[in-house]
Amino acid sequence: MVQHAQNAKRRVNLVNLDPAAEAFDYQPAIDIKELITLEDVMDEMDYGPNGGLVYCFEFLVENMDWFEEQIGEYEDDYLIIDCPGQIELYTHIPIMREITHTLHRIGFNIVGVYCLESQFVEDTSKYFAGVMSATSAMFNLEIPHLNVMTKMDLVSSEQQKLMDRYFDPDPLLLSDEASKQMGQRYHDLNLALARLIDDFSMVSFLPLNIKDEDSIAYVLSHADNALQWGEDQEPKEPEDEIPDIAENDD
Ligand SMILES: Nc1nc2c(ncn2[C@@H]2O[C@H](COP(=O)(O)OP(=O)(O)OP(=O)(O)O)[C@@H](O)[C@H]2O)c(=O)[nH]1
Repeated sequence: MVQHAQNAKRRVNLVNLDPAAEAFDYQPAIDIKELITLEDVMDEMDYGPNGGLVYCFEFLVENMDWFEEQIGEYEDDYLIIDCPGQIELYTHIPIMREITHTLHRIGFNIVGVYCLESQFVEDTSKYFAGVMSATSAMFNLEIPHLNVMTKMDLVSSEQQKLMDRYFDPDPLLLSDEASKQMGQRYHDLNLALARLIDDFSMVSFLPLNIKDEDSIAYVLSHADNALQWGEDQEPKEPEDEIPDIAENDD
């Protein structure tokens, strides 16, 4: 993607926001690991990987001046910000909202790109699960949003035909299929999910095959459109303090 954008004469930089990332194909311009690493947090605080990751992001939010200073150098560029895969960060706690709000405040337009691995989507029920978590992240972040089905180079041409129905989904067909896989008792639930997918037509996926230039260009052009759309939107203040469960007896 970086190569493709550079060929189109765009200045693109990578930002790593994953404190557990180990190896990079490209050197990131900004790396959260210079501020904090998951390994250090797990060692020093005796946290597990999920608690440790939340701690790293709380630490980042407390040190937003570090992030702002780093990112300020790239204010005229495109940034691809790689974030950790743990869904909790986007759905359960308002930390990512805080970060997107900061980016808006200092003048960046943002598009959230939710990546679902094609290998994960073996059947319609898993596709539904992916759609639900993508929708949850989309509602929580309230920024322009794209869903991308990644690793399409690993999908056989036979599977590809089956997957085409996820790129332009027909809700009735999908709910019938899911009910066949899961049993009729889930029919009404599957139908409700399929209608939700249909009502929010933005919950569809763009296929990405990194070995195919056209596919890369297609995803980047959608991202560009979403960024321009985002220009007209007023940024929303982040809401909700992180709830203090210990103090809530209910
Ligand atoms: N064939 C193929 N392999 C890929 C592609 N993208 C990533 N990989 C490989 O998949 C493995 C896991 O990488 P990712 O899926 O990017 O996962 P990650 O970003 O390390 O992990 P999370 O941050 O938890 O999502 C690595 O070995 C990558 O080289 C792709 O488009 N096609």
